[in-house]
Amino acid sequence: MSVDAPRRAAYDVLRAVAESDSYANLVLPPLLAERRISGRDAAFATELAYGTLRLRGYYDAVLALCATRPLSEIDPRVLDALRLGAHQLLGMRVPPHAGVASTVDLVRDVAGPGAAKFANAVLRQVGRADPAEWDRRLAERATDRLELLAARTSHPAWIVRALRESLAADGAAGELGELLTADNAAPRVTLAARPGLVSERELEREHHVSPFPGVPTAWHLDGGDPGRIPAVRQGRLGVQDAGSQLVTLAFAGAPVTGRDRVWADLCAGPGGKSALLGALLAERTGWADGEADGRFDDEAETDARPVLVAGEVQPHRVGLVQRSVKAVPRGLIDVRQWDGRDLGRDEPGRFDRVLVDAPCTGLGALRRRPEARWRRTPADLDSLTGLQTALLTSAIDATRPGGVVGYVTCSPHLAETRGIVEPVLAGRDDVEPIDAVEVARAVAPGLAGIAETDGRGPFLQLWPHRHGTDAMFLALLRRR
Ligand SMILES: C[S@@+](CC[C@H](N)C(=O)[O-])C[C@H]1O[C@@H](n2cnc3c(N)ncnc32)[C@H](O)[C@@H]1O
Repeated sequence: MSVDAPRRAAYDVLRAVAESDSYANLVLPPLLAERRISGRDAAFATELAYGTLRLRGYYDAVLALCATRPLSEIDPRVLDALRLGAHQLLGMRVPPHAGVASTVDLVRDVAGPGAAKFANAVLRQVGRADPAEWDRRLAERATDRLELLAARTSHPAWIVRALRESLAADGAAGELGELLTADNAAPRVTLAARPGLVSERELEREHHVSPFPGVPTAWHLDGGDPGRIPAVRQGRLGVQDAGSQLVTLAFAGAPVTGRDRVWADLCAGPGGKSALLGALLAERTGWADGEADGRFDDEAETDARPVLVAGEVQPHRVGLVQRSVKAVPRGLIDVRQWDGRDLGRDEPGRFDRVLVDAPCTGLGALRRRPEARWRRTPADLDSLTGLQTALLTSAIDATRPGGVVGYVTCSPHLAETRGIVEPVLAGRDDVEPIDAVEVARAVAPGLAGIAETDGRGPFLQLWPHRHGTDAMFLALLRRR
């Protein structure tokens, strides 16, 4: 084989993403292991695959200026190889001759000598200018400022428009460029120290782990595979974005009146928030392993014992929830398969707290999933928003007066955030907003950028460029 193993691996990942709708972060690690690619070669293949996927929009704009035919008429196998070549030339420190020659070899391998000649001509053009010069040439030809920003920062234009609107609604219209740039920086892995299950002292003894400033349960992993940490394997520590942790802590910290031990997580899979909530509930109620055995059997009161009912619609994801919560003291979490839209009808007014971590476009986590921005389309919103409204309505119905509902998305798109919550609030008189910004600031007073959220409530919108988290949204509602 004339192509080196790391480049071939990156190419195969791009093809798997294009042809079988695979997720790069699920395809690459097993492929590296199977081909015994490790160390610097594995790091090179990873940067090449993820960087190319993330910056595809920018490279396509540059390639369109260099190719003699429209990109839509280029063999997709050749186009993916050209994107890899462009990333080596413009996004990595690969010497130009190596970037061009290795890509031409790859194209010859997968599409024959004619295509290799074409690739050689295109990539030589790409290599003749540096990124600053390409920026200038893109600007020269642009007819629309937003389209230019989209090309430069490698985002689909509809996503740039949606992010601009959401920033404006959050009083931060001027921060669009910073947000788009933050989406292109691969984040460090963040861990959640599940309260009562892992101590600060144990974490301080771990190499490569340091506190994430401001969010009390969050820690950074400074390198390496989280799976090598025993506490992660045991479920006492979980891989979870700091923003996901913060919205969970804020949901659990919002004041309820009266009883506070019967909780539900309506959309639980794969179980990151359920594990954190379960650990919090155990800590708060003093629940320990085995307490279910007998202690509450004689209680006359229904729901005398604490419980977190964690439900998920997809059977295989129900299994993931069970795995995720395995370290939480036994008997506390009741994992179920359900359609969360039915809970309000089946168990009306039962719960003190109900969390809806709604299925959404995921536009707030683009930095974590290199290919996600190219997968989503505006049409996805049509099927999601009806479901989101139904889930929120069910959660409110399942909550008792004085209890709290948390509505969360890992998307800042207004159609999925305020666009869901505001009409539901306007349409019912048995629910009112709680200031989620205030609750979050009490839970995470040291978080970067949290002080500047002053007066922006009642909804909380986190941002990667400002808070160093995914762009999570949180609304807190009190049932009257
Ligand atoms: C954003 S994810 C939840 C993430 C989870 N809370 C965590 O922290 O790990 C949304 C989940 O909702 C599930 N879902 C979709 N429709 C649902 C429904 N009607 N009822 C319950 N769960 C649903 C999806 O399968 C998906 O697992």
